[in-house]
Amino acid sequence: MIIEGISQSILVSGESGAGKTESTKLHMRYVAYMGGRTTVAEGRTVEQKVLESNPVLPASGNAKTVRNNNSSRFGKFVEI
Ligand SMILES: Nc1ncnc2c1ncn2[C@@H]1O[C@H](COP(=O)(O)OP(=O)(O)OP(=O)(O)O)[C@@H](O)[C@H]1O
Repeated sequence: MIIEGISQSILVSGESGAGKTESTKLHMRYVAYMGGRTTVAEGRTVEQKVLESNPVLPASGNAKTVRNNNSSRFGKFVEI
């Protein structure tokens, strides 16, 4: 990304309970860390703001299933 200067995509796939959500959070943390360390007025970095958005959808869109106690019952598209 840095060398080419163009946007790239990461596709995270797998069966329920494989770890897509946890893996995506690690991806987001890395990308936000590498590109978003500008301190904002209230003292929170862009990195912190991006990561703080993670619980919003699961709060209403997750459910317990036989494969995963905290299964995302929705698809997710994230653009950073
Ligand atoms: N990298 C990890 N480190 C520790 N635990 C993990 C990791 N990845 C997955 N897990 C464990 O597996 C569980 C299921 O992971 P996750 O919710 O990310 O799966 P998923 O692929 O998003 O499932 P679904 O499609 O049902 O939403 C987590 O609650 C956690 O307990």
